[in-house]
Amino acid sequence: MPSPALEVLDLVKSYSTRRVVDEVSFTAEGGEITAVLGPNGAGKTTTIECCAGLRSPDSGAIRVLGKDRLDPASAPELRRRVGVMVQGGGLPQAPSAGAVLAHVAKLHRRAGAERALAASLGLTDRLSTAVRRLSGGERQRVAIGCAMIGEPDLLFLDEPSAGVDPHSRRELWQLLQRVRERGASIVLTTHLMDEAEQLADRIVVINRGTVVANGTVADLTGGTLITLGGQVADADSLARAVDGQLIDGADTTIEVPRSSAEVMHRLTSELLARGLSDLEVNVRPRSLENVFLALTREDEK
Ligand SMILES: Nc1ncnc2c1ncn2[C@@H]1O[C@H](COP(=O)(O)OP(=O)(O)OP(=O)(O)O)[C@@H](O)[C@H]1O
Repeated sequence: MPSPALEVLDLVKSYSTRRVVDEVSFTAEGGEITAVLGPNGAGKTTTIECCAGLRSPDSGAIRVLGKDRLDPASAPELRRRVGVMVQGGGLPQAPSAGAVLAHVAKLHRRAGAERALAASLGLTDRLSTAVRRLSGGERQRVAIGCAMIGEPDLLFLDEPSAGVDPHSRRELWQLLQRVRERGASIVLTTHLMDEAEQLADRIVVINRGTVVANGTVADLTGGTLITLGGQVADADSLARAVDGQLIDGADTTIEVPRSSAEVMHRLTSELLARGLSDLEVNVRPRSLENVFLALTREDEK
C-alpha cells in the first residue's frame, strides 16, 4: 500500500473572526484520485490552498508526500513535486498560451514538454493565442497544463472542469486517469457529481467547514431508493415494514439497505394489502447526488 499523499489533521482557518475551516481531517491515499465536494462557501478552496502551501492555517497539521507542509524546510522539495491549479486558473493574461506553458516547462527543466501536453489537452491550435483571448474552457485547460507539466507526484486541482464542455471534460478525465496510472496522486474539488463518480477513488464531503462524509463512492452511496408512483397513506408504517426510512420530498421514497427479494416481497405484500396493486414501484441505487443533497441540506444548518 503506498503511503498517503496528503494527511490533514484538525485543520482550522478563519477569515477575521469567521471560522471557515473547522477541524478538518482527511487522508488522500497515494496513487488515488480524491474528490473534495461541498456546497459553495463550504471551505474547499481554503482547505486545498492551505494544503498546497498558498495559505497559512491557524492550526492543525498537514503532511504532503510525507513532509510537514508547515515546515519551511519542506518547501523546495514540495515546490518540485506538487502541482497546483487554483480556482479560475490564475494565469497571466497577455502572453500566448504556448508562451505560458513553455515558461512553466522551463521552470521545471522540461523545456519542449509543452507540445505533447498541449496536444493531450486539445490545445495545439491555440498555442499562439493570447491567454485573454482564449475561451473559458481553453484557459482552464492551459491552467491544468501548467499544473501538470512538471510531472508532479501530487496534483491539486480546484474545480478543473469549471467551464469545460462535456467532450473536453471527458478528455480531461482520461488525462487525469493517465496521471494516476503513472502513480501520481490527485486531489480535486468539483461540483460535478458525475465527475466525482467517474474519477474519484475516494470522496470527502465538506459542509460548513467540517468533513461530513469520507469514503469510496460505494461506501457513500450504499443503499437503494424505492419510489412509489403516488402518495401513500401512513407511509411511515410502510417504510418500517421493509426496515427502511422515509426520505422527504415530493415523491414517496423509502431508502432500504438492499432491495433483496425478501424486502420487495414485504413491500409488495403491504401495498397489495392496502389495495394499491396498481401503484408503480421504481427501484434505483442511491446516487452520489442523493447522498450529497442529504448531507448538505440547508435546513440542517
Ligand atoms: N480571503 C478571504 N477573506 C475573507 N473571506 C474569505 C476569503 N476567502 C474565502 N472566504 C470565505 O470563506 C468561505 C469559504 O470559502 P471557500 O472559497 O474556501 O469555499 P469553497 O467551498 O471553495 O466554495 P466554492 O464552491 O464556492 O468555490 C466563504 O464564505 C468565503 O466567502
